[in-house]
Amino acid sequence: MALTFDLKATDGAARLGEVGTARGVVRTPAFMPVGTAGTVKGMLPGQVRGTGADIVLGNTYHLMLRPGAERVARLGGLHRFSGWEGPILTDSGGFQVMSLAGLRKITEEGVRFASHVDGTRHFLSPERSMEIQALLGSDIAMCFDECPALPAGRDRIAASMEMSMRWAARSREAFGHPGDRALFGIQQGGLEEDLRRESAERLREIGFEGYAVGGLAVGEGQEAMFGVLDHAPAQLPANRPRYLMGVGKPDDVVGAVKRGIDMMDCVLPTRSGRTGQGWTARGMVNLRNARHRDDPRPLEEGCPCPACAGGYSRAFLHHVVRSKEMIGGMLLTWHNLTYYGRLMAAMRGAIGAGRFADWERGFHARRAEGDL
Ligand SMILES: CNc1nc2cc3c(=O)[nH]c(N)nc3c(CCN)c2[nH]1
Ligand SMILES: [Zn+2]
Repeated sequence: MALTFDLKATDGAARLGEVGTARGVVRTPAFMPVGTAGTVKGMLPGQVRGTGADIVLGNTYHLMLRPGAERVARLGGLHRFSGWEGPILTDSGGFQVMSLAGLRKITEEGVRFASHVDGTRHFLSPERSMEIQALLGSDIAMCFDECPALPAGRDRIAASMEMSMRWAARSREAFGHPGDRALFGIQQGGLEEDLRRESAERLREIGFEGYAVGGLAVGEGQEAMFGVLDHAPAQLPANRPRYLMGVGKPDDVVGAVKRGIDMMDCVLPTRSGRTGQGWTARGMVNLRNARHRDDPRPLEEGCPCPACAGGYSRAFLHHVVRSKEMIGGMLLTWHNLTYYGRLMAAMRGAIGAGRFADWERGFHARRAEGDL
């Protein structure tokens, strides 16, 4: 079945919806835990599901390097390989090549690069990226694009956006229209409203099952990002999912939903969990901080996760984080994904009840600044 999007309610620019994929439904607004190389680090698939996640993200770049896309296909595809049977979205590799690979050479045809794993030479193009994503068998694939680092001059942003649009057309051509998998286009254009409008119109002409706002969360800062989100989502088709790539901290996520974004992904909850950071309704708690070493309280009152509801204290979390025990990163990852899952569920409830503005005021009121 082709990907469906059921827009159930709106509250201001915020939207409540459901994305239907061949592998199940994604309740939006949705946060996608990042399972870069076929695993959400430190979590079993059932545990990820238990945090409320309907969909996870995988990466073309990492999986093509190790264990290899053809190998994953021979072993039954990424769902079976990773044990996650729900919807999977794969990114196309363009962004990761720019942020991870060495010795890059970019031409109109594609990108040649050296693997950050073992230095071997590889090549990615719209065609090869679509082939890899098909071999992985993801439910939602992303166009092969270039995400320019900010700050960048307008000419550079324009040239990069135009190449990404040519690559979007080639991605669509190579991907085709398989019934059970979808392809999302990625809007570029930096912070420039007119370039973003041009990009959106080009993507609409080509035609995709969903549309991502790309080129953000690359150092521009929250104010500039929100400035783009004040106009970019509305430039994209209203009857299709809108995915903001690489976002973000809890207050970024809330601000993006407020501005009409339906899907997001970010490594923050998982990566910061491994470094001892716990995200809560009152803000971020750094469990490495010595002031927690005698604190008998749970990390977050009322949180149902094993770190909070399993009888553990902040003192214990501080201890296992400081002593680099595996359980430290596991528990904080589990907590952070639980927090993000509850945040998304709370926003879906608020939008459905037409009280998002009131809920947002409460969200900000509960948050103290800095480490708690
Ligand atoms: C962390 N910030 C961030 N910005 C992104 C932009 C793109 C972007 O413009 N294009 C693609 N393909 N991916 C992006 C990603 C990776 C998302 N998992 C981004 N991540
Ligand atoms: Zn918790």
